[in-house]
Amino acid sequence: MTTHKNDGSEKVHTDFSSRMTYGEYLNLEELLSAQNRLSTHHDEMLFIVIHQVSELWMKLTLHELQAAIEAIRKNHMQAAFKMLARVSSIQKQIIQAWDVLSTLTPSEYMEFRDHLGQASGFQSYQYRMIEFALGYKTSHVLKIYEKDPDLQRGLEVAYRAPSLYDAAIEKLSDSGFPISEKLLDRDYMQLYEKDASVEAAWTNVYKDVEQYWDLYQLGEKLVDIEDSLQQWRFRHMKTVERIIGHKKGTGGSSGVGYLKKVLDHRFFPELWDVRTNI
Ligand code: HEM
Ligand SMILES: N[C@@H](CC(=O)c1ccccc1NC=O)C(=O)O
Repeated sequence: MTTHKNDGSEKVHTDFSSRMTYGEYLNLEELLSAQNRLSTHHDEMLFIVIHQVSELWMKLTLHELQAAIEAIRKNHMQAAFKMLARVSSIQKQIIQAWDVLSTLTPSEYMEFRDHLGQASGFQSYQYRMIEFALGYKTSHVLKIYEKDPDLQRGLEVAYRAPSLYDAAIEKLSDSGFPISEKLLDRDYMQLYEKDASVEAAWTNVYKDVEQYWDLYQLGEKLVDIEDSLQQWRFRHMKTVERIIGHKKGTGGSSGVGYLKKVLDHRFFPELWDVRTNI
């Protein structure tokens, strides 16, 4: 079997023989030998597997989100809806995963927590890429990867690129809604702040669904995704609380207090505010 990289990030296998096995195709030797425990503690395996599974689902989420952004920009709305629906299904899976992790008790976790040093989910590159793809652009995130120029470069590209919400706003404008100029010309690196012209446009869409069926569906897909992301954040916060209480995080934050605060952030604020206007 030969392997090459298609765009510098993803390996593509080309195999013209029919002898390729299941394990070779899925690269299982590598995948299943990547659970390196730092302790001999039985439950560390659960901790590693749950993170690896989450990262794999994040990989697919990003793949779908990036393609959905492109599809919206090309006005391929049905294709975009299909991809966004898949993102929602993935989110349901990773929300459920908290139930599995909740079987880890505080004393079990404390038996291997010290081995983790300063490592923390705070450093999850793919999680930040997803936040960026959804438009949550926070510059402090780039500093996390100062010691890893490759990751920092990847994040910077996503930081400068239009997000899913930027694509949706562009679509509102292309459909004839007056969107404020400063928003259309905006620097995508700026943290998105809610805007009255966007709220007015979504309000009209939600008041006249028959006329704006595509935009209405798009709005609801975005609400599905934000709703699930908030559920994920909430379950993370509560799982952390039941496992480590109010101890400080290994990543240097206050722990549960920090995770509660992150819950205040909204990705698509107007789509929530619109509910009050209808
Ligand atoms: C025993 C299990 C877990 C504990 C105790 C825990 C604890 C924490 C804490 C305290 C933080 C805040 C940053 C810090 O100071 O470290 C954090 C952040 C984070 N964790 Fe976890 N976590 C757990 C499991 C997970 C899992 C399974 C994932 C899935 C990938 C995850 C992903 C994240 C992410 C993405 C952040 C950054 C959140 C943000 O900045 O908004 N964590 N975690
Ligand atoms: N921040 C966690 C440590 C932690 O959860 C973690 C450590 C290494 C790899 C992934 C982790 N998961 C999520 O934050 C803690 O404070 O216990």
